[in-house]
Amino acid sequence: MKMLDVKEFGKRFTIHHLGKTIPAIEHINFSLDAGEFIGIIGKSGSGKSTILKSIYRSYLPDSGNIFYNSERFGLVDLANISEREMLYLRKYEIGYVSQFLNVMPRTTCRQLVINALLEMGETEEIALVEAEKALTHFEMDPKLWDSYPNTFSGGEKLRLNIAMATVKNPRLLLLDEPTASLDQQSKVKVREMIEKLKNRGTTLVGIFHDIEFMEGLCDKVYDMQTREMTVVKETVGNES
Ligand SMILES: Nc1ncnc2c1ncn2[C@@H]1O[C@H](COP(=O)(O)OP(=O)(O)OP(=O)(O)O)[C@@H](O)[C@H]1O
Repeated sequence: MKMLDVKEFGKRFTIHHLGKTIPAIEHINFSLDAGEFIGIIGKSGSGKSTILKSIYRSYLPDSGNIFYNSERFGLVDLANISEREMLYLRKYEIGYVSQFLNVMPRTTCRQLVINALLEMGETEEIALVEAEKALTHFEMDPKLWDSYPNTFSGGEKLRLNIAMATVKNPRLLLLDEPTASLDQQSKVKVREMIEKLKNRGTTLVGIFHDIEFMEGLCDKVYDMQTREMTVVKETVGNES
């Protein structure tokens, strides 16, 4: 059975001050099996983030369906699922990583990662150890562990986001430009993390600015321009 099946998905935005509704995207169709990694490519403004945000239900889809094969609820349509069920899925099954950090204020970096684990029902002891492991893995300077992340640089915020999402070992992970503001060394860490998650059987949907970064990682590529999905055997995007 498919893990994720996006069918005739579309999203419009109402621009209130202009009194206009504009279609951001329509007729999006792609699917992936459990454990697969799909990369979404397309030019700026083509709607890549809108798809990810709609899967995570930060945006409410306007048309079509987003079927997800949930461990807890079985097959659900993320376009129509209840708010309570969606909150459960965000807590236990679906992770989302972007460049932007949206977290509880006045909570330290370390505590945010610990909280992500406590939410999943881990004990305090395990949460503390796992949080430190994750922060170390993503090379977060220990001097920052007990600071509030509002003053962190873009790359530090991103690494914290990745640590918070991956410690939960989600079944489906959505990656919205997870390497955008990172240096080469940190990008390699993200790549290692993706490989590790793939080996654990995590299903991934990712947007990457840097298409070379996806080489050998993605199983499929969905092109926003052609609306076609390509099964990638070994390498991606050498033509550019
Ligand atoms: N909340 C919103 N309100 C109004 N318009 C929006 C909103 N979010 C996205 N859009 C519009 O929808 C279109 C798609 O945006 P989206 O961010 O999904 O594109 P993208 O392909 O991810 O772009 P980029 O590669 O530049 O991040 C754009 O025209 C954008 O202006």
